[in-house]
Amino acid sequence: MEDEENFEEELLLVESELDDIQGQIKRLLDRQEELYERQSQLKALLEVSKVSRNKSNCKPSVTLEDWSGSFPWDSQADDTRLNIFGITSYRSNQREIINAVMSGRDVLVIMAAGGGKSLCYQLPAVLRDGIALVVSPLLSLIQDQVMGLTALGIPAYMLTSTTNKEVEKFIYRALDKGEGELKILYVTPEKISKSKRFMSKVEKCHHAGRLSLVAVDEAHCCSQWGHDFRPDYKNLSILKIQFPTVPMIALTATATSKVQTDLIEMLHIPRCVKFVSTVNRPNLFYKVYQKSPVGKVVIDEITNFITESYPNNESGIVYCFSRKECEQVAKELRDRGVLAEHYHADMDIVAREKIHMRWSKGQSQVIVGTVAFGMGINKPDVRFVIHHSLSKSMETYYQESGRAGRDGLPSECVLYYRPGDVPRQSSMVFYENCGLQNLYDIVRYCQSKSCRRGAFFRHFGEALQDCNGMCDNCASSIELKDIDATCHTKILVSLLHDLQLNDQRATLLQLVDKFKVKWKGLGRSNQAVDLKREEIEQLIVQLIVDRVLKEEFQHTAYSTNAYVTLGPLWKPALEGNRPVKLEIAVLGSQARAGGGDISKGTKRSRMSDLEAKLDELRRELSSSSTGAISIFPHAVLSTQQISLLSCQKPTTEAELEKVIGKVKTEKYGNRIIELMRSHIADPGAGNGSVAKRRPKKDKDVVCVESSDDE
Ligand SMILES: Nc1ncnc2c1ncn2[C@@H]1O[C@H](COP(=O)(O)OP(=O)(O)OP(=O)(O)O)[C@@H](O)[C@H]1O
Repeated sequence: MEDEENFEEELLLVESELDDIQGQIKRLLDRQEELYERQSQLKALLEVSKVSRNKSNCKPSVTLEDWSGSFPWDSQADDTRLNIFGITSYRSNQREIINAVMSGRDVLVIMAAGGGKSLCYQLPAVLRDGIALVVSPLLSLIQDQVMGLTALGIPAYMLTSTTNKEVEKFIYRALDKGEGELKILYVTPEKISKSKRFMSKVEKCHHAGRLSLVAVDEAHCCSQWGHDFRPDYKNLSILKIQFPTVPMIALTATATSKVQTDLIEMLHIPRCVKFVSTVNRPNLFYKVYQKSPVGKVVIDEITNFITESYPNNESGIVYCFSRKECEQVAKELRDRGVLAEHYHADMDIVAREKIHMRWSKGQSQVIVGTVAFGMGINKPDVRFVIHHSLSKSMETYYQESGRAGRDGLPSECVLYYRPGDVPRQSSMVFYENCGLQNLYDIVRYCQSKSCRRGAFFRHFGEALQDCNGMCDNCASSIELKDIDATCHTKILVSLLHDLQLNDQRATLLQLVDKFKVKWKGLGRSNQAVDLKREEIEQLIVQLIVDRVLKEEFQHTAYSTNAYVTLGPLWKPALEGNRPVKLEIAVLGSQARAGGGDISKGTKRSRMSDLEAKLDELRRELSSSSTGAISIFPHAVLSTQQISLLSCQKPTTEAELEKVIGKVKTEKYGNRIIELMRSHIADPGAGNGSVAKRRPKKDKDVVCVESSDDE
């Protein structure tokens, strides 16, 4: 009896402390969110302040090393750039990086895909006396680079498992005795960690003062916090220890500040000069489509997207979750007439090479690959990258989608998302370091209705930049509605609480079913808004990401199952003390389900006459408006905006502003109003179809259908 009282007393104490902790966790999470936001703002303010200080010629308070000034090798470097590499001018940061390496400093380069990282070590390698050692993770990457350099007349070689004995002898003689001509030597990290013979030859080369520099390409592979950790990269720490006086340049396209710190430490380059270029890829249009639960519908949508938007065999990649899925998707695309081939790690290397080669030469249009189709893809004119399934992190998505548009021309990155795909990914990544945290970041990106580009800036800790309407959320005029989901959340939490008491659990789909039964049971007494099945799924995933719920995993003989259970913040949610809002796109939810409506693929035959004219106008404006690069037509006017314009027919600036906003009205208002007025004066011109007119105040998307469709 006394024992029981003691237990009860302690239980009360524990529960009250748990309550307290939940409150603290919530406060900390809110604060973390605020700090991230402020971090971005401060970085932007700092940038603006630096620019204005430079403009007013004030002396900086801190003297930074100036790598853009004059250096003794300037004219030789310019000559090599132009006459050997055939490059007329440097891109942003290239000259500064080259100067830092030439000055003997260790350098860390973070430069977006296609930014021109290779020149940053290849040019100093040509200029400096001796042999440059380049570590690169993939054979295919190395082969490409060596072929390219040889074609330029630069003596470059690789020492890998595929190198023949003659060449190997030549390389060893060059390292050992300085015989023959060798300027750049590529190896894989395994060579450094596993071949004592090789390392002793490099040691000799160094002692003779003939090791000119060490470059570590794809340096993010050093960090286990990065998206592509390679254990052999860990052993590269030996390079700086053995060759402390040789400048090291580490290069990667992406590295969060955590990854940067990690790789600086691992490579032993604490005093390196850092060059961080923006992660922004202004030519990429990011969009997320709501993914149908029916597999065939998704394939139909992808097929339509490709055939309508890229009818001239423009190259693309479709990323899939598993090997099986990637074979199936490729087959179904072929069945629908798309020239697609699959690529994954289970295939033998010769077959993979052939497929890669056919795609590179334009003999096939699409590679349907797993993550294995990754580094080393340097085809510059990839016009679209489609993710058939969710990526496992923001970094992976940035890298994979970043294979589009390396030539700087407009390209599209589409991700098909449905909350039901989350458990599939989470059960694969939960055992990885920060695996779930990384996954939930990309889930946030998919569920968000704000700027997609902004999400990348925040993720990589960079100051916000203008998206210029180059993502679906910024380009479209989707109306958003905040639904109060506090009551729905309470029901979900109480269902899980009951299950927990009975030692039971539920998967995401089972939880949705249970919720629907419970909801129905509440009948008319329930005042809250009815949610569709996808919206309930969206809410559950949002609650997981917000830590009200959490995922738990159980291994079976064949797979790992993911269950939804109560998370650290379940109690305030159950008590209704934590208002929950679910953001729903009023127009977008319908539009996106159709897949591709925001894209160029909208069928003109489905358009009213006025819509067709507006479509012509947006294409014209997109190719002439912004000077440096042409922008996507839907960044000028989204499909929804065209529909609304054709319904409401605004003829004054004030009316127009209500449909397309102030910025676009300022930019394109005159032309649109001119078109509206002329159409009203002569509505019968063209094919004679007339859009159904709605009262101006009615912004309902139903009016997008033109009368000739009905
Ligand atoms: N200054 C320049 N002017 C014009 N073209 C350049 C310049 N620098 C590099 N390039 C070209 O840009 C393309 C991309 O360069 P590179 O392969 O070095 O990019 P990267 O930064 O290594 O990209 P990734 O991370 O995707 O491999 C190459 O075709 C290269 O020749």
